[in-house]
Amino acid sequence: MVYDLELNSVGKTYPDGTVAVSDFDLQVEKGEFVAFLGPSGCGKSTTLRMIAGFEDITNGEVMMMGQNVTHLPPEKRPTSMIFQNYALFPHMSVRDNVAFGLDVKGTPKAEKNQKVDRILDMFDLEKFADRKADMLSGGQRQRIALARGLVVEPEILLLDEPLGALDANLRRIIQNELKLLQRELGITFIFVTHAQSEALGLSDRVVVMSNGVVEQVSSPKDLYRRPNTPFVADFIGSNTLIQGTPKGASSAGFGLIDTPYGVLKGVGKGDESMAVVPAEAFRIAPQGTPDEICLSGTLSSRQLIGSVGHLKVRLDQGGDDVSIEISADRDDVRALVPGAPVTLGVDPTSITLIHT
Ligand SMILES: Nc1ncnc2c1ncn2[C@@H]1O[C@H](COP(=O)(O)OP(=O)(O)OP(=O)(O)O)[C@@H](O)[C@H]1O
Repeated sequence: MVYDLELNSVGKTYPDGTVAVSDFDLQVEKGEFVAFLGPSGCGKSTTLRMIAGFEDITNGEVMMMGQNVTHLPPEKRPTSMIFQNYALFPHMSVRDNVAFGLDVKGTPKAEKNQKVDRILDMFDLEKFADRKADMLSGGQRQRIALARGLVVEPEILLLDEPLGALDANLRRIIQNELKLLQRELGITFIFVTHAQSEALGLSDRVVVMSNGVVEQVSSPKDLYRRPNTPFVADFIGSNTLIQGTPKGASSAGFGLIDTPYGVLKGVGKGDESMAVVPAEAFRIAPQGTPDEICLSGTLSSRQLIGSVGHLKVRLDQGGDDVSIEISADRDDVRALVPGAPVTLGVDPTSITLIHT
């Protein structure tokens, strides 16, 4: 299979000795929307710049459509990059800003004008074509940056926190536009963000990074349902992490782990030492199916936001605080007050066992 983008053991050590990225492996298919997600300084932008060719790589190789592009300059790669601050030329017109990439490539004038007109039309920017870039709103500048990135018809569009400068409302609107645009054009998008909701809401797959290392590459759903590492379990969603000792597998195929709350069952082999329980997996006062895991504790806080109840329960034996998200439409949930004893049930299929 020929991938649009392939990173093989890519690493970057800056001249001052900072190891920004280590052994980054990734394969991206044509038309995929992939997000790099992780805390500040984890190496997302460095990786994106290495893909674009703005940063030399220290080891490994970058392949695009089966071709080794590791040593090609940015303008020779089938990529286009959009920066957080848009990097527009403020005193140049919208038209000239959009045409910039075509000028760099030496596109003949007639072809250039045709392509620019088409993309300005697509982004509804014709009426601003002669206006200077610094005389436009944030959202309009964002569209120009996108138009400028797409006018060169890249195979892969690289976006470095492209919505970071927008307010929450505009951000949501442009997120939707971006998703529709990507589907329509069928172009591969690599999108860097530190906003979890953005990564999970927009992309087909998410690469979670921490300290220059890839922690997990999964669909948004699997990142929630089946985190692979303690970092991901802590970073994504709202999980309770319970440490224990491995106890092998049950006859029903669950992994077993001995914790301060007794032996818990979960999805795993049984050689793992941590149980991850998502906040929405807990149930209150279960009727007690045979497979259900029961934990008892005391309600420490309760917040009802719309139809969702956010509860905190301190567990009796181990003393851990667990976060719970539960439908607030039930009378028994509404009746709970801090200090009340509660029994929590968890279906073992929603528990993931991981190595620590
Ligand atoms: N030119 C440089 N020289 C030395 N170290 C650098 C350089 N550029 C980045 N770094 C370091 O490399 C690491 C990764 O930085 P990078 O900008 O890739 O992270 P990031 O995940 O994109 O962060 P952010 O979300 O804050 O942009 C950080 O520790 C950073 O300080």
